[in-house]
Amino acid sequence: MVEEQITEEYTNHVVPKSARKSRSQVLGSWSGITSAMAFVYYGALAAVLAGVQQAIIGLVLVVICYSLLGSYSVRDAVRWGLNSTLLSRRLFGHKGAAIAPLLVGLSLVYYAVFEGTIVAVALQSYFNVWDIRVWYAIVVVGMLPLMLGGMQTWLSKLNWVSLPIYFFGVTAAVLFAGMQVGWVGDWSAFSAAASSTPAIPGWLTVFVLYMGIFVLFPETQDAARFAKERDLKFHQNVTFGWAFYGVAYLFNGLVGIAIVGFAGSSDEVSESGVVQGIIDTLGLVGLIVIVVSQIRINSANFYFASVNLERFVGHFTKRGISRKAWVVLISLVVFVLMLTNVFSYISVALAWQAVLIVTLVGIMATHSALNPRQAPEFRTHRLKAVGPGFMVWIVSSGVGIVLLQLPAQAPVLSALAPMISLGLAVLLYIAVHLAGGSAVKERRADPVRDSVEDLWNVRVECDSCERSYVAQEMDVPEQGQSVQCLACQESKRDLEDAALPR
Ligand SMILES: O=c1cc[nH]c(=O)[nH]1
Repeated sequence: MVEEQITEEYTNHVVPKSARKSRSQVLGSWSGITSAMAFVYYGALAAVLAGVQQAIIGLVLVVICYSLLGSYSVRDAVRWGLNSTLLSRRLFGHKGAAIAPLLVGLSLVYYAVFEGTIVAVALQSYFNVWDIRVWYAIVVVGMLPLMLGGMQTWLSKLNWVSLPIYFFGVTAAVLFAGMQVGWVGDWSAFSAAASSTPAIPGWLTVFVLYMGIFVLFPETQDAARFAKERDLKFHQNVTFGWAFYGVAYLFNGLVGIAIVGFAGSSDEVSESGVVQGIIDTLGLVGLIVIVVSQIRINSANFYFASVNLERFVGHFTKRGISRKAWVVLISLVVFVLMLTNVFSYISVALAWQAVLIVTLVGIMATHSALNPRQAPEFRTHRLKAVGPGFMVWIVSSGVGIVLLQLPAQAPVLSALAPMISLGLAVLLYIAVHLAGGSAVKERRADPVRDSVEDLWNVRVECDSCERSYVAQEMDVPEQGQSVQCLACQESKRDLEDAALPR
């Protein structure tokens, strides 16, 4: 069982305390996220939208806000060994919670396409041969073997080895650009924003832009469930806290602004412009920096997309495919999506992601704040299929999506759509909670928990799949005598079914 979970990553189970990882392993695995080229690009984009000064103010506020939310996300995941889907069950119900892995999975497939496209653009621009579609295929096939590893086996090693290449590489790109072009730079790409009068203040535009990356909070939980409780403070401050966001958002954002400013050539910032800037200044070294950075971020994107999509499908069918098979399937989808020119709809994709995911995170954070000491219920038979949180998510995201479609009629409301959705989700969830709404069914006898003293160290065999898991996740279905693990509770796999050859 342990061996199977080394590749399956406890996707549909509680992570036992014996499987928790050291500080450096969790930090190493997660640190790959810092090298998303998307963050370098957002920095430049923020300055284009709001001017350099407002962009920096916005970035600092984003780092503060994300560090606080990151700290809450870590706490619940570490304490209970639960991923984002299992943590959201007490709000959305055991079927309604399927929206969490669906949104996270799709969002990360989008980012995998974005980051993969960046590598293809870099390779084409350096070698100056072949159609971009050939480079897309090379990138997808070439990266595939590196995308198969999980948090327990591979990500940490890969990221610790590649960290200096990413960090010193992008720093060198800025220094060389400054030396080549002159330290004064050419900031014309950002001047239009400074002289325009937008619907909302610049720093707020930047803040809303970064709400498109709220997916990092459920991702945080998917990674933090492997951490040890005694390392909680470290992970809240460093791995998933201010140190992480300081590098991921502020450092990368400033790098993006500086590369465009020192490049001094274009008056329009494009997604590939930042890549071009790095290749122009560092040549082959620049290409290596981009390829290594993108392997780091995409191994994270593929990992989190695969565990989430596997979990999503697990809500509806008894027999899913393995996590590694998901990685191969995602690679195919990524290749097809690359052909659609992902850069052409980036602002729409980000705005939709923002509205759909901030509401999810807002509801989860509100519940946690209202019930800081409550042990989360995640066992299938103790939850309604759909909980009130799901309805709150539908209404608050629906309002945001409608507002996004009305930029001409209601420019201010439309520009603030993710923020309005978030506020609505929080208020509606508080109202539902005060009215007594809950996804948890009425309490009934709890034979496993009542008979086992140490829920984390005692393993109980599942009568359906005949594997043993920590007592914490085991339960007896309403009218049954048999004990089931979490995965079998969800798939309703019964004893007869378990007897089928596997
Ligand atoms: O998880 C993330 C977030 C932003 N960009 C990525 O590539 N991945």
